[in-house]
Amino acid sequence: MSYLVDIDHATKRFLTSAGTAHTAVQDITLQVTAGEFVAVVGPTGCGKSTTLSLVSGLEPPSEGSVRVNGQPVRGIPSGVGYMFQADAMLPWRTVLANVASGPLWQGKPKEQADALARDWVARVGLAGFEDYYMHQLSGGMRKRVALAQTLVNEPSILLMDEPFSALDVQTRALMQNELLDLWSGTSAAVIFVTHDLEEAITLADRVVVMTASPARIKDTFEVHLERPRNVEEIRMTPEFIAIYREVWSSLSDEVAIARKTGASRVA
Ligand SMILES: Nc1ncnc2c1ncn2[C@@H]1O[C@H](COP(=O)(O)OP(=O)(O)OP(=O)(O)O)[C@@H](O)[C@H]1O
Repeated sequence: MSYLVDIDHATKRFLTSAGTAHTAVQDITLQVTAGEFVAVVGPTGCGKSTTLSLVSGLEPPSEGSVRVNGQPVRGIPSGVGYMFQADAMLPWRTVLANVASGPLWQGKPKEQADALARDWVARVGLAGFEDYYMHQLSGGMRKRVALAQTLVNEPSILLMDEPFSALDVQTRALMQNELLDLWSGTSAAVIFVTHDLEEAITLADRVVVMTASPARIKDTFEVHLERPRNVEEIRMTPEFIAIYREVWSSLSDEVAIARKTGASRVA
């Protein structure tokens, strides 16, 4: 089996301001294949984002290894796309120019980059808004631009760190449906970090539960809900509720530990 992402017994320690070592991620082994959607949940501050940073090359592991596309990660690997909670668009550029910036940076001629961007702007439902600036868009529309900006580069691995957490409930559901729809037309592997267990189960093929800090993998649950999924409808099915109960029974212990040790945000 060839893995697009292969995290093998990876540990990450950071140096604290007091000069001591803080273990953020401990002995994590996680493999993801093409076309697989993996959600990672865990209590706040446990080390979920750090795990993504190991894959994106932003942080090297202190121990163990991380491979992307079979190659050890050194620097930022090609074929990896990111989407974070905060948008990465430039406010002085139009929607089209923001989406075209990736292909341009990859060396595509301007005409081709613009054509690709126009296509993706339409695919995310923003045809007609190509010349708008970010301040002229709603939060949901900005997320659509962010999706187009990421997917226009045709990443084989998509790293998503709470990308929809700032959105209201309805817009979030819209964007989740949009993501599933766009992703289903690709063979990209997705690692999606979220605090929202409902979101994790709705989207993923596999939900990975992390322990309270330092993050270790506690449990992994397969989600055998049929695709295509409608995120609002699927949540009311008995199958969804059953798996939610199962995952929550694992996650809730870790949330309790994290709360005891001072974290106030809930998973
Ligand atoms: N560059 C860094 N230098 C020092 N410590 C760091 C660094 N990055 C993360 N940490 C620490 O590692 C731990 C895990 O942080 P991380 O952001 O991975 O958690 P998280 O689970 O993503 O948090 P949240 O759920 O709140 O988004 C935290 O204690 C954090 O302070």
